[in-house]
Amino acid sequence: MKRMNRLETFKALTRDIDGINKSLIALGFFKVWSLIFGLIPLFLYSFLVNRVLVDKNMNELSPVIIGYLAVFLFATIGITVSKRFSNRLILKYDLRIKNKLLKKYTSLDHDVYSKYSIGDVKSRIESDSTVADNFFTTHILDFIYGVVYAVALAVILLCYDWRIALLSFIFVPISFLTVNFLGGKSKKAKGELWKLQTKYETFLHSNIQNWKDVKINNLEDAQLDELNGHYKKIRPIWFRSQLYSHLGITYSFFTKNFITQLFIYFIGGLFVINGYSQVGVLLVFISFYGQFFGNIENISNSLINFKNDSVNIEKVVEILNLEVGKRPYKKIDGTDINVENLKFTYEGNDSFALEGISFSVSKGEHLAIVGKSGSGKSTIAKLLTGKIKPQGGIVRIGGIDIYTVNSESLSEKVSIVVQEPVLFNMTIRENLLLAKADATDAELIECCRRASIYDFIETLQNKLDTIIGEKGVKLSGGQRQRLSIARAFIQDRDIIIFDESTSALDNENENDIITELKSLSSGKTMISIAHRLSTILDCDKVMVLKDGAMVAFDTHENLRNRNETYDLLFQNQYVAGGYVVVKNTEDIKPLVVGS
Ligand SMILES: Nc1ncnc2c1ncn2[C@@H]1O[C@H](COP(=O)(O)OP(=O)(O)OP(=O)(O)O)[C@@H](O)[C@H]1O
Repeated sequence: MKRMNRLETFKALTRDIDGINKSLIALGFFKVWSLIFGLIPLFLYSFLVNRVLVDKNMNELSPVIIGYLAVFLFATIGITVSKRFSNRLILKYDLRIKNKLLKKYTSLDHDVYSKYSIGDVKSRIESDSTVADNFFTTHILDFIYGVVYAVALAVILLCYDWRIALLSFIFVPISFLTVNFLGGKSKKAKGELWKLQTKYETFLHSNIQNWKDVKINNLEDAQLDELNGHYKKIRPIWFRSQLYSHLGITYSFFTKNFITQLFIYFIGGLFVINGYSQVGVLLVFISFYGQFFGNIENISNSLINFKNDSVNIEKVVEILNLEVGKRPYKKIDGTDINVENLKFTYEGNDSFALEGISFSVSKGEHLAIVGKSGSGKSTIAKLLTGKIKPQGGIVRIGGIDIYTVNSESLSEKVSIVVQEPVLFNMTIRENLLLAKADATDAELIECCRRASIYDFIETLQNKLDTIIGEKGVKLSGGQRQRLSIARAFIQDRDIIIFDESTSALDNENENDIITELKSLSSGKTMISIAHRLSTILDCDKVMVLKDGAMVAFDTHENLRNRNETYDLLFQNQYVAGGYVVVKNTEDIKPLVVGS
């Protein structure tokens, strides 16, 4: 991809953001103000040296002092006001870009999320807006100011003594080359450091999130060893990156304060001795040159930093440029599901997670999907809800190809209840209302009853208004599942997919909910990814998956004792799962301890 320059990047990052240009003009005005009042002291200094000191004209000392005081006053006003404007501008930009990113992220299709590893939207917006803000302040505002200031100083230097100026400009390319060289080395070290730190932070994050499991499994020492391993790898690279950055600082200090000054003293001295210049001119020149060279260094650093930062900046631009709503909204009327020759491979995997899957589920039917762990059951659920897009094949609901319509069209038709439901740190009521904003209390209570969670809610002090903590942490796994099933009942979609959504329930609760599901199923199409095979006996059809392929699709009666994979699943579960092994499925019952 072609690298974008600053202007192109600026346009891309400020597109459709109103009110930025006006603030930029106001800021530009006060920046020029500060620049002018930053230059005047140099002229006053020149006046002081040449007219007052060299010409021994003490009468002109007081105008110089008054001039200095006036400039100080105006410069302070300029700096204060431009600071206020730049803070306002940056804040305004930060809010607008966050808003734009939020709108973009919430309207993107599901498959974009996995493609761009968007993950946690909140932290993604934070880091993207930081990248954009940083570009705006350092690579636009500071850079432009630095360039304008350096050009103004270069012109003044040339006007002052063009011969010394031209000779001293030799340090400009040297500075650019050196900063470029050290910057390149530092960038490489920082790149390595970033990779190692990302791994370390991921490790730390998962450790903190799962600290209970770490403690329960007595893994503290092993985790500490791993932490030390991360440190050992990070340490040398960190030292290397620090070394280059300190070399840069030392180089800058040395050239600015020693080499360039020595050079100008020497060359200037020769000019003065030979009568081409005067001591006063030289002193003023050195003072101007110090500022000029400082700016040149800032510009070289900014060029390098822009190169380093552009990888992240372009990622943000790419996200902002992503086409939203490419697929149109279309009302899906029918409820039949028709799947033809579905193929899907996860990014980075060599083998298919699913291949050659074809099946149909008619309106009102209940399909169970069974198979060993990793056989592809959840992948089918993700494909049917449009969360991922297949590399081959087609899924039609009500005759409409679901990958040609937007996610809104699909979510009106299909709801999914998953093993680990998404619950928010809000009240039970608010979590339920996410499914249907205008649901009445009577509706909420009815659905909670059907999901066997209402008795529990009744025991809580604040009933439906109880806050359930982050990710529903104040609830048990089974309670979280029942709440999410209640949410699906409230949503009342025509197609409901249950992806191991009763796995954390005890048999009694599971049976209650299954009974509810059955009563609910009239006219609805249901797909259950079964956790316990005892729950699928009444399903109209059973799909048996093995290593991503569909090995059978029939009724339970037809599969039992006839399909090897299905039989094996049955046997394994009822022996390992604490059930008595039976000849006839009607006899399946949990093994009661002590019986
Ligand atoms: N996000 C992912 N990235 C890469 N590979 C994945 C991803 N999700 C699943 N897979 C792989 O795809 C295959 C099918 O996974 P899937 O989750 O559909 O299986 P499953 O039958 O639902 O398993 P389980 O019963 O354990 O939940 C597995 O081999 C799995 O490793």
